[in-house]
Amino acid sequence: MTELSLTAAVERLRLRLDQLQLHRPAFRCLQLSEAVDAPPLIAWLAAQQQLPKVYWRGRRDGEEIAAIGAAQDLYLPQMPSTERLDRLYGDFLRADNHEDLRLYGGIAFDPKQPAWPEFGQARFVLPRIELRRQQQEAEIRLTLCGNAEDWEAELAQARQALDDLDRVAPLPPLGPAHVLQRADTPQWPRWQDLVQQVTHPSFAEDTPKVVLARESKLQTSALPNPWTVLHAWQLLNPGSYQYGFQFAPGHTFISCSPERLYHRLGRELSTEALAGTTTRGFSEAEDQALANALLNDGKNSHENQLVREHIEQQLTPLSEYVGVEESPTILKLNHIQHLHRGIRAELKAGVNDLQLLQALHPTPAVGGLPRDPAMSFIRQREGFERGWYAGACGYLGSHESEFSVAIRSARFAPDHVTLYAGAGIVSDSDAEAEWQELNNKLTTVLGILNGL
Ligand SMILES: C=C(O[C@@H]1C=C(C(=O)O)C=C[C@H]1O)C(=O)O
Ligand SMILES: [Mg+2]
Repeated sequence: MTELSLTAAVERLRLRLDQLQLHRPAFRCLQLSEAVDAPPLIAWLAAQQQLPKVYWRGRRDGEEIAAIGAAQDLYLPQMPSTERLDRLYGDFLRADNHEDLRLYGGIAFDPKQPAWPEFGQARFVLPRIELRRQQQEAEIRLTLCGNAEDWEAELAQARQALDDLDRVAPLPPLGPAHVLQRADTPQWPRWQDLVQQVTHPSFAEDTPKVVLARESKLQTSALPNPWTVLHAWQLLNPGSYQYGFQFAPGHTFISCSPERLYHRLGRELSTEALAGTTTRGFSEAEDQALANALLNDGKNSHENQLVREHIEQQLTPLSEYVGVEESPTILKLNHIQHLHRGIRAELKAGVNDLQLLQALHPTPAVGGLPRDPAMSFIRQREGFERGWYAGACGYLGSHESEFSVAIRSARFAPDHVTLYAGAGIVSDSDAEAEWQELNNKLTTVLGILNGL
């Protein structure tokens, strides 16, 4: 395919819609695509008026996606029964669907906590218009989806979505968005108390890990544009996943997360245990010394080991084979470094993403171990609603799917921004060191919001 300018590609899609008017296709979903010389995707997305908006970028210069509108919007304000989920999942990813169709979205941390209204317990969209870039190659995709009787309406809506596209413009500048006020939940005294409860020998004996988190609600002098913040964040942590979802005006969730929940290509699964944290050094020598200390630290190794064991256990019944890196390595971010262990599996035939999500989410990197008592401790004591923080965000496709754990994330509401940070509490955790770990995890995004 020769590359067209975005305007020319959109014109071509219009002509192809006219042709479709004459030949009604037999299938339920249909995708038209054109190779395109795409503009910077985040800037393009920020300039659009149509909702929902989705941005996704894989780790280490992975695929980049910006998408708007919805050919399907699967919004689950409450988590349905497993049977209903099975049915929904089957309907959306039926074998007769195009292999390249993707549902982008996320699921909340805990289906038993009240959902964030705009995001629900889970929300996935099949975008109306999607720009996908892989290295230098980009495409625009237009999706139509519905039953035979919806065909005319679907064509009209697809045309309208093309007509409503806005021109790309530079990202709005960050501006002097200084943080004026900050309210933390829990606050330091309560944190001390919670860490003490989790590390108490009689509790830790049955529940060796609980990941406790804090929300920080910020009032800023001017509300920054979430896409500008995400862009600044991605420049500082290019090795992390970068994504954002906006389903309603004024409500956006963004994340720059180092953590993969899983990537699946056919039956090949790749996941990881990411847990255990230290800061970066000011010099190379100090940085290396901190990394070595992290690799040799008992508490941090324990945090990572518990995640690794759990993932291995959960994957075993679903897999022909599971392989784990025996020794952790260091994953370096802008302000912190983590312990990381890669995990691979070959899935048994017929294992689907719904089973994988149920098996893996939430991992003890963000929940705890065992899962149920750790989750109910968090639900009852932490004191705020996690919503999509520590949830799973990504895309579902029939051949390929990928999810990231939604940490290092921020929720933008019409008049404030909320940041989240958590730390794995194990028996030998120290409340003050873990509190400091929370602050370290916020350094990068707070710097951006303070215009540093
Ligand atoms: C829970 C978070 O991070 C998790 C906790 C870590 C830890 O305690 O060492 C490290 C990475 C993540 O698995 C977070 O950033 O909010
Ligand atoms: Mg930790």
